[in-house]
Amino acid sequence: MNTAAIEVAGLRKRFGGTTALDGMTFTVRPGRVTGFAGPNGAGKSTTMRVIVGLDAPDAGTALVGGRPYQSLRRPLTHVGALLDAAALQPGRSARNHLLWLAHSQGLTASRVDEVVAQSGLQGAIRRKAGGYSLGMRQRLGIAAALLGDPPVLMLDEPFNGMDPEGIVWMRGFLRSLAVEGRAVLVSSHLMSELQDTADHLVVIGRGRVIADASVAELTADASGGRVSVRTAMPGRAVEVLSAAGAEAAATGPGTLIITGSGAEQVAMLLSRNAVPFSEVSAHRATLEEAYLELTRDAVEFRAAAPGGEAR
Ligand SMILES: Nc1ncnc2c1ncn2[C@@H]1O[C@H](COP(=O)(O)OP(=O)(O)OP(=O)(O)O)[C@@H](O)[C@H]1O
Repeated sequence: MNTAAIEVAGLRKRFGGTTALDGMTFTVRPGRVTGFAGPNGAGKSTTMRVIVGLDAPDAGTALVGGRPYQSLRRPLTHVGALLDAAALQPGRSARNHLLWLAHSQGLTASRVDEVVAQSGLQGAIRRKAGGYSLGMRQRLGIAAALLGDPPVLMLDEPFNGMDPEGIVWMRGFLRSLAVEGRAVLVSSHLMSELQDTADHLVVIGRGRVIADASVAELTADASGGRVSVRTAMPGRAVEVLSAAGAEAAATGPGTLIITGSGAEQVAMLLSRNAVPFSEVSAHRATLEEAYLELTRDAVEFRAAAPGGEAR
């Protein structure tokens, strides 16, 4: 169960003068959702395209279930990929699109009905795919990726264009695929989408891996021993804590983040000085904070801050 479902090693790829992949190396394991994150242009789509043989790397290897994609017979039964939800024949009904794909791989029409039900498209399946919203196209892409009941799924920005209800559905759906034992690689540049979905995160920047760790490890590292405080007297709390040598910074109305002192010490100082508080707890960084810290130096395009220079 612990073998690598996708294994990418030393991938390099240039497009003219642009280095898209610069030694990309990571593995994706079964039974978990692996988030694949990085700033615009980091190389997420190119890596995924190389894995399924749509782009040829200049160097390095990409294996699915231990074999190069090109050597797989009936590849849809090995790996399902959603790479570009817009790539559809607009005049064809969604059902015919899936039937055509199924027949090309020796799969039955009843399998089409199963994946249509799984992806929640029953009501719209006879409509022309050209009239689908982006969210519906994502569902259709998921249905297509699932056709061959593959042990490996690779989805490029599947949350893109989905409404809040669709995002909640997608999160639960990706989790259920991992619980079934499948390896799920899902790219996104919105950490909020991955926060409650991914078990593991591969963060990339400028064509290479910056971090490859569990979501729990990444957020614990970014938490950095800080303490969150909620108080009706933030000014007084800052005074008391600063006098004791801790650093206190306001993060919102009535909320502070403290560095340089543990939670127990902070609670004791506030109590002793009669500063009321409703919460003192170890700060738990969001995945977004962890991600921003990791990718600070790897952002290719960053808007200039108002009145300042791009960092
Ligand atoms: N066919 C191509 N021709 C030229 N340059 C390309 C091509 N495909 C990708 N690139 C370049 O390679 C780099 C990596 O692009 P890629 O699409 O893989 O990044 P990404 O992480 O998926 O970005 P995004 O989050 O914006 O989708 C970028 O600089 C991009 O402009």
